[in-house]
Amino acid sequence: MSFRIQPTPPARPNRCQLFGPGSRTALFEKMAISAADVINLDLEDSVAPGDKDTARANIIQATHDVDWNTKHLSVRINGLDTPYWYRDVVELLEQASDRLDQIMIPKVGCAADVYAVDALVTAVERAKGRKKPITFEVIIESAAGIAHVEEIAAASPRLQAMSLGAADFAASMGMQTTGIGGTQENYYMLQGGVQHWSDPWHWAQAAIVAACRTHGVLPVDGPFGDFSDDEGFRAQARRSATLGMVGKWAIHPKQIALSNEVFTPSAEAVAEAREILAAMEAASTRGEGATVYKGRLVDIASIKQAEVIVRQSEMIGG
Ligand SMILES: CC(C)(COP(=O)(O)OP(=O)(O)OC[C@H]1O[C@@H](n2cnc3c(N)ncnc32)[C@H](O)[C@@H]1OP(=O)(O)O)[C@@H](O)C(=O)NCCC(=O)NCCSC(=O)C[C@H](O)C(=O)O
Ligand SMILES: [Mg+2]
Repeated sequence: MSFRIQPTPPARPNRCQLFGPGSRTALFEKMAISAADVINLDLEDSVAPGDKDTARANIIQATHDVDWNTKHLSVRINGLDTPYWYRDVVELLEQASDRLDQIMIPKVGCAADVYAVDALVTAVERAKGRKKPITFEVIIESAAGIAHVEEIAAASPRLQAMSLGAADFAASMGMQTTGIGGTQENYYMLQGGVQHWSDPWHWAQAAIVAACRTHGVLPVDGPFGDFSDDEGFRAQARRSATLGMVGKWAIHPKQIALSNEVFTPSAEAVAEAREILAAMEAASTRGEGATVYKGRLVDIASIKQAEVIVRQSEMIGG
């Protein structure tokens, strides 16, 4: 461990981020009463070029009219390689209500991309006298994004979360797949004629988790495209949770409960974590730094592991 203390990420639930196109206003109320922790109203890839202006106006109106209750409300702006993004930022910051919490920046490739949006947001906030600073989340979904993931995680104090966008990531990397997340048929090892599937997203997820944990940012798994495949979603989400991610996107309401289920520590896991903490407390009073719990070693590192689970549970009211 470095002498620098690892920063803690924002203490808010981020188990499920529900997406909906800014052009489909009929979905907004449904999104607001859903069980997702974060709402992502989209101006980017789910909105056709001809609908960008209308979608932006719809979203601004919805920040005033819709009761978003306790949701963390985020709007995905268009990428910095488009002619739309600056108007997304300026119009949102000038006209949206204070209910807007966050801006999601897609296809971030380097820290300067975040810096550019930060500069524009800061200028409009000052000009308009906005009281509540807007926070950021970014999507890592390109070769450049993953190559510069650590500098991106450190790019702005506004940054709260970072997601892997599997679809654009696969395209940018030249991966031979049209699948969005999950098992990829051709990514297997062969042993004795038997195929063993591996996880092509794993290395990028691990890089994102490490960058996020270094800089106090929430690491999030992005979309799983096949919303008819509940077990596939669960398996992908469980791998992400095991790696240290705190939540996952839902691109259909079906996926909300699945995501909440996986990223909410189970009662058994929380009970076991509390037992480990109690066992270590008892060990410490005996002057021991290590002890045996259910036949296995637990030591001072186990306290930190157990605390992760207890903290997650307490944050969501468990
Ligand atoms: C995927 C969809 C287009 C499907 O919409 P639809 O055909 O209307 O679905 P259903 O008929 O099955 O809907 C059943 C009911 O659920 C409501 N519904 C549908 N979608 C949503 C939603 N997102 N939020 C809330 N409620 C929703 C329907 O209205 C039905 O309600 P009812 O009639 O009352 O029963 C659609 O789900 C959709 O547009 N999803 C979001 C797409 C999106 O935002 N995509 C962008 C994120 S993914 C991405 O960008 C890739 C990433 O960047 C990367 O690179 O990896
Ligand atoms: Mg994308």
